[in-house]
Amino acid sequence: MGAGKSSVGKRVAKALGVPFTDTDRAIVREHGPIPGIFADRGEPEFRELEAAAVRTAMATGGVIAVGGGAVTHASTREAMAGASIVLLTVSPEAVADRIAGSDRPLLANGGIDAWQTIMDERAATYAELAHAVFDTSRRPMSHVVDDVVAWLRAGGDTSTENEGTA
Ligand SMILES: Nc1ncnc2c1ncn2[C@@H]1O[C@H](COP(=O)(O)OP(=O)(O)O)[C@@H](O)[C@H]1O
Ligand SMILES: O=C(O)C1=C[C@@H](OP(=O)(O)O)[C@@H](O)[C@H](O)C1
Ligand SMILES: [Mg+2]
Repeated sequence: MGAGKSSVGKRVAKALGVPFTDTDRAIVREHGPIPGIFADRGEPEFRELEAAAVRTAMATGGVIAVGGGAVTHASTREAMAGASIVLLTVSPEAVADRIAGSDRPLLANGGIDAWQTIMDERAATYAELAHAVFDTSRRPMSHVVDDVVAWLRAGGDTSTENEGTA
């Protein structure tokens, strides 16, 4: 949440001339705003919708920005098999402004403290799945985009773990 997946992903896809899917946007288009889905149907149902959105996006190909919680769901992790997975990181100091006023339901009552707790819970899963890691805390978005594009153009190697440099 707030690392830059949606904004960086869109620009990476444009630079490469390939399709782009933001799975959150796809879910909103079909099912309405995310806070409403969490409130009316609960997080487990959101994760099912997200898994389906990731499957559809994988069939389309190109660049896919998932929500930060997507990889907490086993069937979503399975759907991502074969993809070159880029992890974008951000420090709490840098993310505070980015998430201020956010409507992300998991941050509704806890702000930056909730963000930190969630990141700590997910850190091991993120590290395990990532094929490359880029930190976005103190770099202009265009530089992050250039780094990701360069890594993908070099093959986006899924066989070597965490090859990217932050
Ligand atoms: N490298 C960056 N430097 C500064 N702001 C950024 C950077 N990357 C993203 N942002 C900003 O952070 C906010 C959250 O980005 P977003 O793409 O929605 O992240 P995510 O999809 O990972 O939650 C947006 O307002 C975006 O413009
Ligand atoms: O981390 C999460 O559980 C979530 C992250 C959000 O996406 P971003 O990571 O793009 O903010 C969105 O999918 C939803 O609010 C849940
Ligand atoms: Mg996003």
